[in-house]
Amino acid sequence: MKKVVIFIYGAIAYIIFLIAFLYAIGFVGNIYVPKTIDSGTEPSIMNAILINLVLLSVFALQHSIMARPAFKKRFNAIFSQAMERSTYVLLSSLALILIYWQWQPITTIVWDVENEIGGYILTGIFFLGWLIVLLSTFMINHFELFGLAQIFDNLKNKQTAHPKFQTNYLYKLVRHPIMLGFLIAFWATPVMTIGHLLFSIVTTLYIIIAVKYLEEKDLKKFIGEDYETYQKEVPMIVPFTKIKS
Ligand SMILES: C[S@@+](CC[C@H](N)C(=O)[O-])C[C@H]1O[C@@H](n2cnc3c(N)ncnc32)[C@H](O)[C@@H]1O
Repeated sequence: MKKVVIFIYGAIAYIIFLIAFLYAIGFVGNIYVPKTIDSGTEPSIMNAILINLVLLSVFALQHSIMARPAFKKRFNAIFSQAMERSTYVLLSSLALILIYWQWQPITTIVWDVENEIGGYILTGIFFLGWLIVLLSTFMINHFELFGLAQIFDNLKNKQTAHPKFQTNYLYKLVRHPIMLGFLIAFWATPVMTIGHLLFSIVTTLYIIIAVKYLEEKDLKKFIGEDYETYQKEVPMIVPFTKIKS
């Protein structure tokens, strides 16, 4: 019975993640969804910056703290290990929904590509970014990354294996294609407002810090020498650059 409850919990967490992920495309791209990065009533610029920084910090803290091995160990000592990834996915999605809900627009325009073809190209690059994110999750292990493998294996009394260390496909081009996809999607826009720019700058800084000082530190500890060789051979986020770390 407990395993079925955990399964339902994980399935609900995944559905909420899917909704939050799809909403993110509309939110950042100012398309399809009711509340976007540039819509809503505009408060004073200082209030908007302050509230938006708090919202992004909530996401960054949740995301970074819950991804650390020490946190996972504590979680698993109290709850079923099968719930750990789903809980991470659920709380990340809720933090995203909080951003969509409370984000304060600052609509002063930084750039506006009026050329129609230029606009289409940037929109195309924007969607390409999201596609890179989605495809890269499958290159690691989409179902493990979002907790589905764990809740399925738990039903079958099986321990979920760690995803294989991936160095092929997009992971041959850069060490962090998922983050590369996000960066492309956040920056490629025909119309950049101050609010969107704030979002892009803060998320870019967060991604670089989190990847370099948190995720790679854990990966080096977990994978060892093979990861260090990988760092020497493959650029971190920008393809074809010589800067490896
Ligand atoms: C949200 S994913 C982001 C992965 C990577 N930073 C990226 O941008 O593609 C985070 C998980 O991916 C795992 N991971 C990172 N690089 C990996 C690789 N080359 N092969 C397998 N798993 C990896 C990390 O251990 C972590 O559990």
